[in-house]
Amino acid sequence: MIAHIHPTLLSGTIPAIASKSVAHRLIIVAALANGDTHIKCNTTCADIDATIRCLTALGAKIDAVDDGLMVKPMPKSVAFGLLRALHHATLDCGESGSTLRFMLPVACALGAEATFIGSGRLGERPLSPLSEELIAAGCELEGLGGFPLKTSGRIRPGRFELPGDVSSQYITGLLLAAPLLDHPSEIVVNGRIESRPYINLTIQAMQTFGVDVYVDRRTPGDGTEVTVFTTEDDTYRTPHEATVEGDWSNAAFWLCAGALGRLPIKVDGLSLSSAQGDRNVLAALSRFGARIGRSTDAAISRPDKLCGFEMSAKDIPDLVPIIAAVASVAEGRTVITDCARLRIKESDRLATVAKELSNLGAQIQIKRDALIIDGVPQLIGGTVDSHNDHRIAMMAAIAASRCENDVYIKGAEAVNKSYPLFFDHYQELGGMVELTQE
Ligand SMILES: O=C(O)C1=C[C@@H](OP(=O)(O)O)[C@@H](O)[C@H](O)C1
Ligand SMILES: C=C(OP(=O)(O)O)C(=O)O
Repeated sequence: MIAHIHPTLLSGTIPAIASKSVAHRLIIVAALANGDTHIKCNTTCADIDATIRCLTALGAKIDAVDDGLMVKPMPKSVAFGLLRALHHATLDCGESGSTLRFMLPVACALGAEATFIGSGRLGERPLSPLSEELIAAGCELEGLGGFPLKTSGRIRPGRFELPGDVSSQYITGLLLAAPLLDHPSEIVVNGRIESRPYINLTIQAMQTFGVDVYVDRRTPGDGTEVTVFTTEDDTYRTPHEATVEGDWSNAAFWLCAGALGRLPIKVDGLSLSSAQGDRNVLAALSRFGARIGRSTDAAISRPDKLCGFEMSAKDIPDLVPIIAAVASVAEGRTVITDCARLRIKESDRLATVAKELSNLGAQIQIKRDALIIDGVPQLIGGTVDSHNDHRIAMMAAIAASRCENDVYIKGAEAVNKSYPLFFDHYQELGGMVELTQE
């Protein structure tokens, strides 16, 4: 699909969609719990659907209800590791890295005999050293490095060791799986944990279902850091109802558009005290010079003179594309450091952010793991490719609001991965977009 955008400044109010990260976690623990859970979730997307599909393949029953989902957990026989004897499940993760990296340890902890499949770039995205840890703990993984990926056997409880700088999704996956094992387990993470707020979201979801995680961070004094997460062998106990809060990662696109416009943009339905790291989009916009407003459940951004600054992407990788778009028209230089993990997202996002913003007229270069952006007063416009990456398509659509000429986004359907309503909301905020088949 091509999105043809005629540049206009966006303004108005939009409701936040449901947080994809929170939804994955709550739906997974609900499917592993001791009773039914009503999950209030105002929207869905391809990635959340992938997690639902995988859990359904393992025997959970998940039905759409008016305001979200009703999750009936997997039968006890599955949760006690008898799935193997029952049937062989196929788990289609679509393009969702979270789904694969959360469900693989869960399937291994259940002792499921399962085949994982997926699409897009997912098969190329790393699973190592999570996969080695699962094998060392007693699972067989066949077909690593692509799909189909088959798992059999059941992991033993004990000590799992991971580095902190590849993907926090590995740590989340093992945390979600650990209570399913017969004895307490320890997840030892070496080095500073990047994307750390996502682990807090995991711990929060587990706590909502009655399981505590103990965290011990040790800094021996030689500059190293080790964090030990300890979980009991425990039962996820349903709270009967749980709510998926608003998504800061996607709200960030509108809040940045507000800073780039003439009139404010307000996003309703966001928790200002959320554990989502991407809530820091507000801090980033303040540092650019935009004016930020906060109320109990909404955030507002207003335009002002924007100036570049230096920031680290260690804990907020998903904000980089849209922050880079703002930086493209902020006065002076913006440097975004610690972007290495962007290379292993839906596209090589370090390359695609630089390439596609350059196509629109931005001055942007990659230096090692950093993006260096020298702001220009206005972008030019032209044709960009989403590289099948939702955040690149949405970045280009927001950057288009500050282009002189029309913008054509190829592969615009990529937004369905996290935000199928994106172009509807774009129009609601005054954007002029025409969608046509390629
Ligand atoms: O746990 C999660 O929900 C996520 C963790 C992050 O990945 P990494 O930890 O691999 O950076 C983030 O980029 C991804 O979109 C969602
Ligand atoms: C990287 C992302 O998701 P995932 O890793 O779950 O595919 C994302 O949503 O930007």
